[in-house]
Amino acid sequence: MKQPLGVILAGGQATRMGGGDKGLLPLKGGTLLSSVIARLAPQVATVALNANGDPVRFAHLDLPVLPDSIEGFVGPLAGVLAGLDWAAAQGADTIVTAAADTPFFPCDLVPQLLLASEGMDHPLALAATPDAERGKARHPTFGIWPVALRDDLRAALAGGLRKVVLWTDQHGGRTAMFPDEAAFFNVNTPEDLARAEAMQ
Ligand SMILES: Nc1nc2c(ncn2[C@@H]2O[C@H](COP(=O)(O)OP(=O)(O)OP(=O)(O)O)[C@@H](O)[C@H]2O)c(=O)[nH]1
Repeated sequence: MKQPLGVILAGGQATRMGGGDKGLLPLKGGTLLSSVIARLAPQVATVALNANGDPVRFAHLDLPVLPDSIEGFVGPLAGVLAGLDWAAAQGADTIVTAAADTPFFPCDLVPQLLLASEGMDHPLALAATPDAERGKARHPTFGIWPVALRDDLRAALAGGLRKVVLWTDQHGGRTAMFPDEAAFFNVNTPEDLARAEAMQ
């Protein structure tokens, strides 16, 4: 199988941060996005950014910027669909997504997702970490997604589906377990950003 393409999910409204682009916030001498790019790029064939609005604000990153093809803010599945449409145009089979607000995700994200989805006709898996109450907590913005299911996803979104795990469960999606919950620490508020600055 060909190496997955990488898609960074940077859509959304960042209401808890007071609006704007969380990815462009400063972190450890760079930005949240530069941390995410540095982690994802070595694991995939090439990287694109899913974000809405004027792409000029990301010009310095020199990445393709993919807007949602669905009107309104309908959640991360819209970004996954934008990524799959882009990957189809590149002749790719799969994408791996990572969220722009999660700067410390595992450096073995892609190999573990590939392992978890081994043998599937259409590789589909989400990252997960151990959870005391539920056994595991899935991280719906970190996954491997097959281009072959993009029209199914488009139809599901048009029909009102918004919940990522509902769609992945419907398609036999698997999970890749990662031991460290802290790796998926995501920045939603100014307090989270201060905490991320102090981490690692
Ligand atoms: N493409 C796309 N991505 C989204 C959308 N809403 C959220 N996301 C992405 O989904 C992930 C989780 O986002 P959230 O933290 O739940 O939402 P947010 O808009 O970033 O922030 P809040 O408004 O504070 O909830 C992030 O990677 C976002 O970029 C959307 O409408 N479109």
